[in-house]
Amino acid sequence: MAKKKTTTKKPANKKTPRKPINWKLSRQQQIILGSFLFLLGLVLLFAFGSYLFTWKADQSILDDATRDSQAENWMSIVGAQISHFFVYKGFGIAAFILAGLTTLSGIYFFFDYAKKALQRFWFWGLLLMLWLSVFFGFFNEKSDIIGGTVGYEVNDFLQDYLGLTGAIIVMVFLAIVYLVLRLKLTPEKVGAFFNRKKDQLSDEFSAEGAAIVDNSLSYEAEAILKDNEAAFAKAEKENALVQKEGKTAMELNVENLEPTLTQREPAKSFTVETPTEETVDVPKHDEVIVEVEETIEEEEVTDTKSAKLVEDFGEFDPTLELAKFKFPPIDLLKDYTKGQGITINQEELEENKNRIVDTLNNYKIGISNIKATVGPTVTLYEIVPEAGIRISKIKNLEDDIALSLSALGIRIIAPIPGRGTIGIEVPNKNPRIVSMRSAVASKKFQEAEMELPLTLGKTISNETFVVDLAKMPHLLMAGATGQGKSVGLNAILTSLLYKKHPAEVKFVLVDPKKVELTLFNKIERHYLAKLPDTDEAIITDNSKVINTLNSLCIEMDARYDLLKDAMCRNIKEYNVKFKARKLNPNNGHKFLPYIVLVVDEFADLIMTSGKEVETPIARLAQLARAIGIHLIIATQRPSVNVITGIIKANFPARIAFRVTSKIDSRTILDTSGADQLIGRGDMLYTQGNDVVRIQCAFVDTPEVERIVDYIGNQKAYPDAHLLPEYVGEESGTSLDIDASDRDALFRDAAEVLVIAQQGSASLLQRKLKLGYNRAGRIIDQLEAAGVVGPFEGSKARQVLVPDIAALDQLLDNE
Ligand SMILES: Nc1ncnc2c1ncn2[C@@H]1O[C@H](COP(=O)(O)OP(=O)(O)OP(=O)(O)O)[C@@H](O)[C@H]1O
Repeated sequence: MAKKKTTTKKPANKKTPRKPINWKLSRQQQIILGSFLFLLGLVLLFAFGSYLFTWKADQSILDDATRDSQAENWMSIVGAQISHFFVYKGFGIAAFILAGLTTLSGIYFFFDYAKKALQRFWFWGLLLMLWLSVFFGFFNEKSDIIGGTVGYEVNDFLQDYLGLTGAIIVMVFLAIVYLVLRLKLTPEKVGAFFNRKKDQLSDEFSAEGAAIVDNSLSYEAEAILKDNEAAFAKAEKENALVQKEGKTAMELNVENLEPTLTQREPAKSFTVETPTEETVDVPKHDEVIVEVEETIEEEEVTDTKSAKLVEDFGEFDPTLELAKFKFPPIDLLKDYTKGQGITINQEELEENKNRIVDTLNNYKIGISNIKATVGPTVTLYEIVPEAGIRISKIKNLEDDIALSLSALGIRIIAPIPGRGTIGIEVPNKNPRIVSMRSAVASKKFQEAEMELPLTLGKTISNETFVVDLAKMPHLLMAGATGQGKSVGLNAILTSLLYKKHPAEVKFVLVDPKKVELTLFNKIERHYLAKLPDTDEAIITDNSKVINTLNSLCIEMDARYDLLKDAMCRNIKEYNVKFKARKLNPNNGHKFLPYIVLVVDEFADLIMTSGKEVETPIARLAQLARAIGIHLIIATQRPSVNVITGIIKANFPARIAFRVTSKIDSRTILDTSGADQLIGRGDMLYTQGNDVVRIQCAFVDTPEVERIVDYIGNQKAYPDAHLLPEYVGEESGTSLDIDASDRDALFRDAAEVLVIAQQGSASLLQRKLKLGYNRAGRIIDQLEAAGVVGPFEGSKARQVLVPDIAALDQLLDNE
């Protein structure tokens, strides 16, 4: 059935441009080849067989045989020569295996048996032939027809290097390998075989005993038989006598009848007993030979097409187009710590500890134990309070403790989840920079088996913090200006550049500030995605963001269709299937790279475009995780009208740099704490439950520049990854307005805008004292007339006419 499937798929296969050559033989070809091989095998058998007796006689014709030469071999001159080659010069009598294998191949092809078994026969057969040849060669002084030249020479070679014993050991070892691998012999099986034999022997013993009893019975039976035979003979005689006298049986008198009946009685009882004699003849177990038919392994056809493609071309490699792509070396990053680890300032530790203990004592809070963990920017003091102290009491003293420690950025974690202690984080006097170099070089990051690994920095216990963006699945970043957001974004992008090939991930970068991400323009044709017909991949214009977001929504829907068609639940499964060539590119399937959308200054975007941006962002955030589109959104202002409920609900992973108020901290993290950070990359990370304090890895602009230069100078794709086209709603709507339908104030309005050189509806509202709707309508009419340019989002429209004279000319020429 499975075979049928493959044949029905064939027409679709025809379309593929690189169709692999079909080596499969037709049935006729198989029969012809089968017959040929079978007969060739027979020829070899006859030739080899007769060669054993005629080889000496045929010696003379081996070198210079002519047509007139007389050969003794059954297959004449050719037979003698072939046999000489395979038997004498080759493998000795083991060459018969070759003839056998050829015959067998003929049978396999003729009857179209599965060729896998045949392959095995050949493989093991040839090995056996070699082994036997060497084995026979072992007993020969010089090469002859028993071991052949190969056997003799190999033996000679083995003995020269290993000596006689060594050669024997090698041969024995090879024999064991053969027995174990080919015949699947194991000591257990051999043991079981002997046990069976033992059982059979004991069975036979008891069976013999039974036979003696049977025999005695049969003697009895024989005695009865003899009696009966005599009785029969007598009765027959009498019958014959009766017939001779011309009487029928009916006419027999009672006198004659009676003895006949009494005579027949024993004969009847005899026939009843005969079966006992038959049971004696039933063959015993070991006399019955069970003929075990060799099972032919069926060829597996389930994975035919894809397996064959993989066999022929290997797995699909998405990186093949840029196969020579080199990942940036780690030296491009600067080591800010110069290899030094964290230095512990004992004095500072002692001082802080004393202050904490004193402060708490002032409020009558006793401490039973205190432990310090020194991190790059903060030190965590873990306190075990004395029994009976309420945690809330300590929490309420946060500000007082901060005051007495006279330090900014004290954060109290009461209790530390999972530890049963209270944590007080105190900033170090000399914070250390965590360089991106150390984070990237860490084993944890280098060996991370993640889809989109990000290294964000180091935790308070100095461990490199690595997370998978694909699992987040979207990230929200907030922080007041100058607290390290841009550095954080660069660290994220750098992480991906160090781990992912351009074929595997694409970035869509939105940078309203126009300066933060421009560096990445250099890797446009490697890593960036853009809309068709746009010049720059990095989006700095808010109106284009809407198109890009909607285009990503289209991409998302298209990817869902592909996943549905491929019966995969997520992009990972899909790509695995595609790599295994189980998905046909002719049906639109392709390797799907991850797409990471990075939006800097999200607040700015929401302010200018509001719902138009929020809706596609929310859609993507809700649905895009399975199809490999991940969002990273950064904002300075984490107010509730920017991070709305719907956005928050879909961004479980959040990073908070220092914010200015507790409210902002709550908006972003749902808890306070971000307001107490010390800035400069000090951040809190949460993925729904725990909040982790991390010192963000620092990567400076020159470092990023070096990395993008390194990548940008390598061979690239012809263009950036193209997103699906999205046609905006505004385009072309007003262009079909009829000139006769123009507003009465059309010309006045045109003059106002041309004089002001600003295509804004609100200007018209003010100057001409119009309502919003009428001003909007007039603007549409002006656009249709070519006075102003198209809608540009938050910006005023461009005025296309430079002065009043040009305007007059334009309108008069209509
Ligand atoms: N991880 C860090 N380690 C050390 N210093 C840092 C770190 N992150 C940021 N800084 C310092 O803070 C400065 C400001 O950082 P960054 O430009 O990232 O702030 P920002 O939040 O993006 O500001 P804005 O919102 O105004 O762009 C940097 O120039 C750097 O000196």
